[in-house]
Amino acid sequence: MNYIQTEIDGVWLIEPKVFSDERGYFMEAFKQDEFEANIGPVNFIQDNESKSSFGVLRGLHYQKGEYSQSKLVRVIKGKVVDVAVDLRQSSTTFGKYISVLLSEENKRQFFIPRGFAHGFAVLSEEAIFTYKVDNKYAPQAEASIIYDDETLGIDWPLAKSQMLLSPKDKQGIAFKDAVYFE
Ligand SMILES: Cc1cn([C@H]2C[C@H](O)[C@@H](COP(=O)(O)OP(=O)(O)O[C@H]3O[C@@H](C)C(=O)[C@@H](O)[C@H]3O)O2)c(=O)[nH]c1=O
Repeated sequence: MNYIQTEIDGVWLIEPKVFSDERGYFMEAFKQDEFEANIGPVNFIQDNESKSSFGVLRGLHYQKGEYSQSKLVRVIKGKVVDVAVDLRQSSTTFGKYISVLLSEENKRQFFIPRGFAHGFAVLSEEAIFTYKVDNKYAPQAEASIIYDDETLGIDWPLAKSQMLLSPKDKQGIAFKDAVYFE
C-alpha cells in the first residue's frame, strides 16, 4: 500500500496494491502493522457501511470532545467526493478543508484523524461507502456542520437541486458555532 501525506497534517491518502488476474482482483484493504508504521497507532473498534443514491450528501459530521473518531473511509461501489474539515484550533489548517475523489475504480482510502468534521456526496448512481472508526458511536455527542457554510466555502461538485440530505443535516450548524478541538 502507498501512504501519501496530504496538505493537512494527519490526513492521509492510502492507495492499496491491486493484484488483478483472470479471476478478478485481490487487495489488502487494511494492514494494521503497515498503517501504524506509516501513520501511527490506531485502534479501530467498529466498521460501518452505508448505501446512498446519486446526490446524497452526508455530513459534515463529528462527535464532540472525548467521543471524537478517527475514520478510515473508502468506496466499494460507485464514486463520491469526500471532505474533511480541520476543527483543531491549534492546527495551522484550522477551518480549512480537503476533498478527494474516492471510487470503486481508484480504490483510494482516506484517513481522517480525530478533530475533524467529515462528509461526502455521491456522484454515481449509487454508492456503497465503508469505514472504520476508532471510538464508539455516541449520538449524544454528535454534531453536524452545515455543508454549505460560507466560511468553509466547500466546493461540492453538485447543484443544490441535486442534493439529498437527512433532516438532521439540513439543520446543520454554522462552522462558527461548532465546538472545536484543542
Ligand atoms: C453513525 C451511526 C449511526 N447509527 C444509526 C443512527 C441512525 O438511526 C442511522 C443513520 O445515522 P446517520 O443519519 O447519522 O448516518 P450517516 O448520515 O451516514 O452518518 C455518518 O455520516 C458520515 C459522513 C460520517 O462521517 C459518519 O461518522 C456518520 O456520522 O444509523 C448507528 O446505529 N451507529 C452509528 O455508528
